[in-house]
Amino acid sequence: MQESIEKAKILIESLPYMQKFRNKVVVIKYGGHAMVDEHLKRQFALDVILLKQIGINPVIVHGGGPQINRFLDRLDIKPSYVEGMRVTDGETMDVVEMVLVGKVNKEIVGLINHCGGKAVGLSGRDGDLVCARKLQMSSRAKGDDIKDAPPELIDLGRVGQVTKINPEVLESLSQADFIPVIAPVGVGEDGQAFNINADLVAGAIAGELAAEKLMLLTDVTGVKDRQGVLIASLSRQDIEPLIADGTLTGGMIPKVRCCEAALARGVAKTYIIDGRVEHAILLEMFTREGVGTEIC
Ligand SMILES: Nc1ncnc2c1ncn2[C@@H]1O[C@H](COP(=O)(O)OP(=O)(O)O)[C@@H](O)[C@H]1O
Ligand SMILES: CC(=O)N[C@@H](CCC(=O)OP(=O)(O)O)C(=O)O
Repeated sequence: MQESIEKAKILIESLPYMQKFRNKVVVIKYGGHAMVDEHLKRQFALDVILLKQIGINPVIVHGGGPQINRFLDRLDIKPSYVEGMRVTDGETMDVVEMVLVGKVNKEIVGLINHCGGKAVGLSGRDGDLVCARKLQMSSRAKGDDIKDAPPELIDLGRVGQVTKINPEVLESLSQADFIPVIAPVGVGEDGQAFNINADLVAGAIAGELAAEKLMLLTDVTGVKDRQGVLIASLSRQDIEPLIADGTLTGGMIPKVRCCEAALARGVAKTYIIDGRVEHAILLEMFTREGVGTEIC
């Protein structure tokens, strides 16, 4: 009996959050590194279904970097990255789209539906949801700041940056009570595919939908300082100095930058959280303590 009473108390603790977030959009980025095992993937699917069931609108954007790398390895292609972005030639682009859209997306959709939800898979090419152009990255962004020399452009191939989000397809799905699951492949003006970092797609969609929350699920406890200690809260002004001094590297750079951009576009709260923790989404949404790093 006592155990049941404790469960009821936990439900009551989450009541104010349920009321606050009802009818709000929450964009959840499910990183490839957080898709650890079948048990955790199922917990993720159940969390998302529960949000939908209580009237919150989850929009899922997934990654799949490690899954792409496993496939490239089979083809003997070595991946290379600049600031967390995969250098993507034509052959790599084919693999990226095949793995993200054909495999990872369908697995997540299948899992949510199997667990009792109603999910629909999309890529950014569907309904021109994510329009993109070639990403222009200057060598200065990489730290090659040699005196007064003009920065050179680094060619990352088919890597895109988001130019526009067309949310109509998401609105239709939401009206029909579907949970959208989006692969981070964008469409260029020429109709060709662009490979876009999933964090950046999630941030852009969260901004366009003026989401209540943007949550990035990854494989670390959150943003850590140089001593490896978790930073519970990070302000926008802290981000560039932490990149410049090397505290934030690799895949963490697009994450913090997309949180920064989403906040600038009116997203209320952004979080980087540990997707390896069971029910990380529910802990973040419905408990006082929360988990991971809040970027505000
Ligand atoms: N300061 C930092 N705090 C935490 N993680 C960091 C930091 N700097 C770099 N990282 C790296 O960022 C990684 C997360 O980015 P990424 O590998 O792209 O994950 P995902 O696949 O979830 O998008 C972590 O595994 C960690 O190695
Ligand atoms: C341009 C670029 O880097 N695109 C990413 C897209 C997938 C992704 O972002 O996956 P994670 O979230 O699991 O890292 C890539 O090719 O790996």
